[in-house]
Amino acid sequence: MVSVIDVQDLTMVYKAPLREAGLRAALVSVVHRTYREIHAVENISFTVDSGEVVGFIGPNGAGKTTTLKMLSGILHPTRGEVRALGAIPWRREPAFLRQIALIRGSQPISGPGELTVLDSLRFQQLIYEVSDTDFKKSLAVLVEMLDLEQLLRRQIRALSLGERMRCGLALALIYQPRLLFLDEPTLGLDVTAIQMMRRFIATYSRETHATILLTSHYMADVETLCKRIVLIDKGRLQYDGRLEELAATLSSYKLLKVAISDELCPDWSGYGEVVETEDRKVALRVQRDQVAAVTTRLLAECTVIDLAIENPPLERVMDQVYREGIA
Ligand SMILES: Nc1ncnc2c1ncn2[C@@H]1O[C@H](COP(=O)(O)OP(=O)(O)OP(=O)(O)O)[C@@H](O)[C@H]1O
Repeated sequence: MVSVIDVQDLTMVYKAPLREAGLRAALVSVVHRTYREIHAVENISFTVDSGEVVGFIGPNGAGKTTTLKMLSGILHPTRGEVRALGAIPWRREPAFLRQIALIRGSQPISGPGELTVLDSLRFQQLIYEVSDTDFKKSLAVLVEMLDLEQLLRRQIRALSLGERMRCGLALALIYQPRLLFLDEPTLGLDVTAIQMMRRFIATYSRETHATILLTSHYMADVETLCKRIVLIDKGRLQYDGRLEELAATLSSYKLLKVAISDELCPDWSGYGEVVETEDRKVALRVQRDQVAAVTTRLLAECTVIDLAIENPPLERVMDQVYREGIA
């Protein structure tokens, strides 16, 4: 399969101006500037195939947005090579720009806030040279999927964050890009809007086969939408593969959820660390290598009517990865 994104040894070093606080320091910095190098992205390499939805994750400051900016042509890297849809992104060739979209949850819409949503969509139609027929077709689908009917005639500056996000998506997708960079698309949204956004991304990817690189701090976004993750930390690639494999490898314990019919409950702490108990049910934290032995004992010693073995919640596993790294 042909890669839609091919990244080789990508590196970005920012030069950030440094200065002490205060007026005197501000004046000195006019004539004598000092800089600090920030190695935001260091030698990362990966490829993404057509139609894949990849979760690009990592803790705050890991280098995710910087990478997305390089892949979408906003930033020129310090070193390294990128081919996206066969093009070098930072050359910003119109044919490339017409096929990609970078959508940021923190700034869903740019451009004049006085325009109505429909005016802005028309503006996009002109810039991206979308035919009237394609525009009408895309608009109908987006209005339906993003529930935009009531928003089309509203001014952009008067929209709430959730409404801006839905309209931002419509503006970016009206020209049907084949490659999407979604940078925290559910940031700041309420639970209903988050569900809508997840459903929308899943449907959009299924129906258009667009390739999607998605960053999010909500593990549920990544778990729902992405089979594969690329994990970076301190600018370096830490893991590239299936999310559940990473979670299974890294979590040192499993959760055993047991229900028994016995009137009298045993001393659960003899089987594992008790997470919660309720009536004749218990959730136990058990070391992975002990799971088989503990399960055998439970079945032999209690009248078990239900037993489930689960991985610990993903948020908890990723919190450990972000704090301690991958050993
Ligand atoms: N324009 C800039 N100038 C200097 N340093 C920058 C600039 N933009 C980002 N950085 C630094 O580069 C590093 C990576 O930042 P980046 O925004 O790519 O991280 P991120 O993974 O997207 O983080 P977050 O999850 O917090 O959004 C950080 O240390 C950040 O402070």
